[in-house]
Amino acid sequence: AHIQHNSITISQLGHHKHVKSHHHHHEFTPAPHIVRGHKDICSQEADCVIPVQCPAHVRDEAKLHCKTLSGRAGVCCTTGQNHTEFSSGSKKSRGNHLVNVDPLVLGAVTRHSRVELHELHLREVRILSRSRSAIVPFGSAGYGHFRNSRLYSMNDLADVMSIANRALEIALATRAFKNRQGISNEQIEYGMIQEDLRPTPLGSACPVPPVCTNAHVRYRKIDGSCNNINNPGWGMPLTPYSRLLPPMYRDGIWIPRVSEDQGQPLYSARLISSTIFVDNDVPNYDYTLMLMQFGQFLSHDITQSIDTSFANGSAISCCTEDGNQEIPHEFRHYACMPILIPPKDPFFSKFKQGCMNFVRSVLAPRLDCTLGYAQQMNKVSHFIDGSAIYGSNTEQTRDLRSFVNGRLRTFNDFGRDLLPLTEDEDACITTEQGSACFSAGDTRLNQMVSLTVLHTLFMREHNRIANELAQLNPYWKDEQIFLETRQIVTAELQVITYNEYLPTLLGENAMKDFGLSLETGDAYSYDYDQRINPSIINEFSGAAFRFGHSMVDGILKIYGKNKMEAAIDIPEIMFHPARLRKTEFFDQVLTTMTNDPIQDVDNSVSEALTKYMFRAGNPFGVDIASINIQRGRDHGLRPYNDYRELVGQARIKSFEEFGEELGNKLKTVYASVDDIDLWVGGLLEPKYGGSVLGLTFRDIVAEQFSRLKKGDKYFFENDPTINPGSFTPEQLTELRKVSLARIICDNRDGILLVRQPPNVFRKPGLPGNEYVDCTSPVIPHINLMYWKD
Ligand code: HEM
Ligand SMILES: [Ca+2]
Repeated sequence: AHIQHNSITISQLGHHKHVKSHHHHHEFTPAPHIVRGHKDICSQEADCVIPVQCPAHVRDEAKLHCKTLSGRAGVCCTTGQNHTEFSSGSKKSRGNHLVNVDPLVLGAVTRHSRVELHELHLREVRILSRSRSAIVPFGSAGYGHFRNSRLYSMNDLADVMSIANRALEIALATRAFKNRQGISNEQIEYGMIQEDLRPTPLGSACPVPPVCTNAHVRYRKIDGSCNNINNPGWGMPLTPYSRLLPPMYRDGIWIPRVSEDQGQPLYSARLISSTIFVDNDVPNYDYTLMLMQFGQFLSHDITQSIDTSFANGSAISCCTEDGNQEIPHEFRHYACMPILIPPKDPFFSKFKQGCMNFVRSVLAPRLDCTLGYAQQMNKVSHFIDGSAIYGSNTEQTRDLRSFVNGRLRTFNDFGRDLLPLTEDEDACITTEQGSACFSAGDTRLNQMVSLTVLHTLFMREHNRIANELAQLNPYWKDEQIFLETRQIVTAELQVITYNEYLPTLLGENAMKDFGLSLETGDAYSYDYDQRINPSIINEFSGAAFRFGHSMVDGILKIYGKNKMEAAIDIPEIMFHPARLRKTEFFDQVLTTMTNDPIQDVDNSVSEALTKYMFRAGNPFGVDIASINIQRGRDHGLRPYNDYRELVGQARIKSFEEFGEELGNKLKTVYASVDDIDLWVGGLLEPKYGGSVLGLTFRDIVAEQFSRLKKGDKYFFENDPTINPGSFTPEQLTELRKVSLARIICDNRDGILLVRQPPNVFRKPGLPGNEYVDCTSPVIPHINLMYWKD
């Protein structure tokens, strides 16, 4: 084999440097030509599936087109749904051969990567001790951004760091191995090095699989382990995201991609943001702000990536103290990937800002522990399991529980139950007298006051149910009440997600095509498929589900009895939820969420998020659009066109396909149509069918929620042979009545909020969604009598 003697050193990690020999074009078969009316043309081993379920690189060369059950155009897929890695049965994939691993080479590579890792740590210490600008200044917007990956405790930090370091060691070893053996980027992308590292010298870097003593435990584990008995680590916190397509890295491993044009660096994420995204007020009255706010709450249940930090947990700065420029490579942390702000920036130039901090996400080793491209870590349990309410590890859960009658701890503020105050002094922008900063299962809860409201709502719902169960079953002890209540609240979350939220967001067609609808009445579901990995998809968390940022309204309106009382700029309430202590505020926010319209999903993102996010009293903040674009590159997300093709759309050939105006703008910030970032392209697509989203985002989101349902043994409606914690048919009937409107009605303060539309995600007042009184049977209650022992 041809041995490449290139020398990408670790100091070059994380910045774009064009190395010609590394650039290659990714060939994909042309967009599908749809053949209609052939229902069973697929061969025996192949299933006819929706294109997104059968990634392009594993599709047959001579791709067969078919129709899915619902009549949509599909592809014959030999690898089965949800198999993004190439099929392990065959030894070849598109002319690429499996790589043999020589133990001697592996030994050398291991030593090499250990030394490199050690040097990195020494450098870290040096940077931290020498430079004043090594750490992000407290009180800056950059510090606010860093709070989004704040860890719960020193234990938590130690766990994340140790796993992240081991993953980095494997990535470094992969690079050394690739260079020695002359392996191609494609071989890495297709996962062609399958050697199990566990019995090798690198084995100490491998994750230790959880021990599952009993397959029939009634309650899901707090950390999501042992859900799938054959793959007990699937869905656990601190494990890697899965992917729809292999990543695109310049070196195939971890260095961010470059332009498909001539391998030059991509344009600055901030230039793209300031060119493409505007702040137009485009309300969409068909949907309420709850579609935005519940979306964020739900996303925090299933995904959180963590910015790399110094070993002591402090925030890495990649920009000089004045924010004027980036810190030179030699003097900055290896995880730095700062966003360069062009000198002519329409906003940040006013403040002489030339650099926006950005630090790359931490990695996690593959569960099967092989060499390969870097994989980012999901900090929280991947399942929809209420982890944002209860925490993703036992330490967090213990701190949140009162250990009395199954209840969660609360902060009783003049007779009202608010979330317990946090002891973390850094969690909010101020801890002054009379202010408040809360704690819950997810560390981002104080980021946005309406998010804090939802956390409070579900904490109250837990305690409401726990109280009822304790009365019904006086002999139950704290532990049993807690676990039963958590199981009910988790089911409620799933019912709201699949019965109300997703149909509103994705439309009925997607519900049908992806099998997302719940059963009805007292029926059990048999959709569970133990081959399906429920893990969060990197393209989902890194791009598609960030569509929500376009829905945010920069102004939170607060209504009194008859008129608007206040219009709050949302940067004012970011990591500053003190207003919740005002007696009427909780109900007022809920009223606004269930009445006011969302902002449409398009190329408009509020200035509150693109100029002032986390400003915390400063004249400027940070830009979520730039950060999303940069994060996509950090995570190796392929360009938008590849995902168009994945979902069965033709690739874009010219910028004008986005219309003349946008096309002209896009041209100035992308050298090739094949460079467009997924988050950008996905947002610019026209709405598809009955969805608020374009087709590409719709299908990625739908596929994710399909995996979360079919790959979760404990999904609430699974039958007793599948789900050891199954509900009785009578209980299922009750649970399916749940709505977010009912939960709001049952847990409001009741001063201002007395009526609700039955579906809080859709425009209130329309036929079928008229306001009713909270006591009305149109918003049914669940009858907990069926939980009496
Ligand atoms: C309410 C205002 C919101 C603010 C201020 C906000 C802010 C942020 C920030 C700072 C990040 C981390 C970005 C990074 O470093 O990569 C983030 C991530 C994310 N946001 Fe939002 N967001 C908001 C609303 C939403 C909504 C409505 C949704 C979805 C419906 C959403 C979905 C996501 C997702 C999926 C991520 C990635 C999470 C991860 O895996 O780390 N956000 N958001
Ligand atoms: Ca979770």
